[in-house]
This record gives sequence, C-alpha cells and structure tokens, in this order.
Amino acid sequence: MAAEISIDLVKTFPGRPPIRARIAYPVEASTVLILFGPSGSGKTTILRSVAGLEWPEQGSIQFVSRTWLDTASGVRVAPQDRHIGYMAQDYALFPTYTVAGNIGYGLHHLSALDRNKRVDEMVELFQLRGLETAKPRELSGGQQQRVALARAVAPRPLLLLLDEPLSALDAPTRVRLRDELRSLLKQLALPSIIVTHDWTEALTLGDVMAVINAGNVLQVGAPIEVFSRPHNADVARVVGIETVVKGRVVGSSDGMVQVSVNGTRLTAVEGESTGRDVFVCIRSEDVVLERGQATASSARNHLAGTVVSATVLGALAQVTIDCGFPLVAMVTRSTVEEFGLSSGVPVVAAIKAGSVHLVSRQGE
Ligand SMILES: Nc1ncnc2c1ncn2[C@@H]1O[C@H](COP(=O)(O)OP(=O)(O)OP(=O)(O)O)[C@@H](O)[C@H]1O
Repeated sequence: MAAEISIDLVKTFPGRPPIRARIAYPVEASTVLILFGPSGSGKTTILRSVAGLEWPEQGSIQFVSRTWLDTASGVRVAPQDRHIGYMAQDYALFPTYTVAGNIGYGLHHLSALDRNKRVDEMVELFQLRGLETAKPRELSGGQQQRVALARAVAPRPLLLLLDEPLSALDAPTRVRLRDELRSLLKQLALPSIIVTHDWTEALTLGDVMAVINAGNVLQVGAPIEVFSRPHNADVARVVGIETVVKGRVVGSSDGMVQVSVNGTRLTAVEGESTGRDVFVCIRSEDVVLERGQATASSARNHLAGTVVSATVLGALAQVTIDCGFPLVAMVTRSTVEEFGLSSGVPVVAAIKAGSVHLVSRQGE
C-alpha cells in the first residue's frame, strides 16, 4: 500500500457545531495538502489536531506507519513525540531571542557544535545571513516569516504544518514569497499541510486540496480538479472560481498579455512574462454570453463556442461552453430561455481582460 496520511476526527467546541474531518491521501516526499475554506470553517482546528495541540473527542490520525491518535484504542501521542514542524499564523517568534536563538530553539537534543552547524545551515537556506543576532522586532514581515519557517524546519521534522503562512505579509511580498515557498518545499522534500483561504495560494502551492466549510470536508482532490470541477454547488460557492485551465503566455503589448489555452487566444492584464506557464482562472459570473455574431463591447475577449450543457439552479443557470477549452458561465434562467441555450447551440462568450486571472505554475 502507498504511504498515506489519514485524518478522521470529530472535534466539538462548546456551543459550536462539530468539526468533522475525513481526509486520506497518498503522500510522497514533498506532497503539499491544502486545507482551504472560509474563515471559521475549521481549518486551523484540523491542523492543530494533527500537531497534537487540540484533542479531538473521537477519531484517528495516521502518518505513514505512525499512529498519532486513535481514540478507539487510547493512542494519544504527545506533540513533541510526533516530530512535526508547526508554524502559527502570527509566527509566534520569541521576541527576546535572536534570529539564531529562535532557529535553534528546537535543537536542544543536539550537541552545541551540531546545533550551531544546523542553525548555520538554516541561515544559509533561508537567506538570513547577517541577521543572526537581530531580534524579531528588527525584521521585516518577510524576514520574520523566513525565521519562523527556519525554526519549524530546523529539527528535520517528518511533516511540516503551516497556518496561513503568507497572510501576515503585504500583497507584493506575498506574491514573491508564494513562489519562493513553493520551490523551498520541493527542495526540502518534506511533506506539508498548509491552511489558506486564498485560492491563488491553493493553486500554486497545493498537490492535494481539501475544501472545508462549516466544519465539514466537502471535496478532496488535485486543486485544478477541485476548482474546475466542484462536486456540488456548495463546493462551487466556497471555491468561487469555476474555470481553471492550463495556458501559456505567448506575447504582450500595451500592458496586456496574450495567453494561449489549447490554441484559443485570450487577453489578460496581469504582468506574467512571455513563455510562462500559467493557470488561467475565470469566475463564471464574469462571463457574458452573446448570441450569434460578437457585438461591440468593452470586453477584450470574444470567444466563439458551442454550449455543452446548461443547468438551471433556481433563478440562475450554469452554462458550460466549449470554446477550445471548457468555459463556465453563470447567467439568469431567463437568458437560457431567451437564447434557447442547450447543447450544441453556438454562442460567443465575452470576458473583460481584467477578469482573466493568471496564476504562475512555474516549477510544477
Ligand atoms: N479554543 C476554542 N474555543 C472555542 N471555540 C473555538 C476554539 N477554537 C476554534 N473554535 C471555533 O471553531 C470553529 C473553527 O475555528 P478554526 O479556527 O478552526 O477555523 P479556521 O477555518 O481556521 O478560521 P480562520 O481562517 O479564521 O483562522 C470556529 O467557529 C471557532 O470559533
């Protein structure tokens, strides 16, 4: 049997609905599981249960051949015996310790010589050279994040747990460190579980993704699959982005970029450079359908296609169009009736360049 992480737990806080998580997936050297969902859905509770910082009243947690929790047989492995690296959302650095002191905190089992050597390795790996004696308050947000990561990774844990690792950073730093984090996790060859409510992080960092809502796991799968093929309307609502396809930036002009998806050309505004492999992400409500010939409008993209399916969901309808790739549009039910939208009907999909979101998939 392939190595696996298996989480099956029930945790109840007084006066709240129970958090029920059932997630099992094969784990390789650097597999990243994303726990994705809105605020308060239970992501941190699941992560803290894996770390041994919360005790579910029922369930089991297994990592490859180790059982960390099994309430049925009374197994409760203490957090320090799980060999896990944990990084909290606010980093929780020790304010009175230096950078080197913070990184070396979990290394007391090593001799002074080996400890210093390991700290030095981490300083190098996380590009903290020159900051060894600085205190956390003297560091930028990005540097604090790197120290917190270095401290979590230094004891060579079996599994790395990161709670919203990028949320404390300003937007440009977040985008830069997201790409760095991805390559670092691959380089470390260390499996990890990352909590986020940011879909770009889920797509960039994740190999597997679990969608959590109101304490329940709604879907588990590869991020691109979950985003583009949500199992049901609840998942679609939580992930909120129904078209995710692979493309490549093929050119740029006037601050716009041209992207090719399966031979179909799209214009987007975001600044990815030519030659980049990207995920092209489009929300269904940003797609406007036009019957027959394309009409004049401010939208930069007019894609000719045919309807694959139209599913009425109350006053709205979800229409999937084949325009060289599957594109999902959300329109009113009356549009479906007026345009006679059914399988095989030709339509034109209009999308503004600003609604075509590009997420780099370099280093996949
Ligand atoms: N120690 C606690 N005592 C009481 N209720 C708690 C406790 N910790 C979490 N909860 C409740 O459990 C639910 C899930 O919280 P959790 O922090 O796991 O959500 P989350 O998805 O990580 O949210 P966020 O993205 O805002 O961090 C919430 O309703 C929260 O109020």
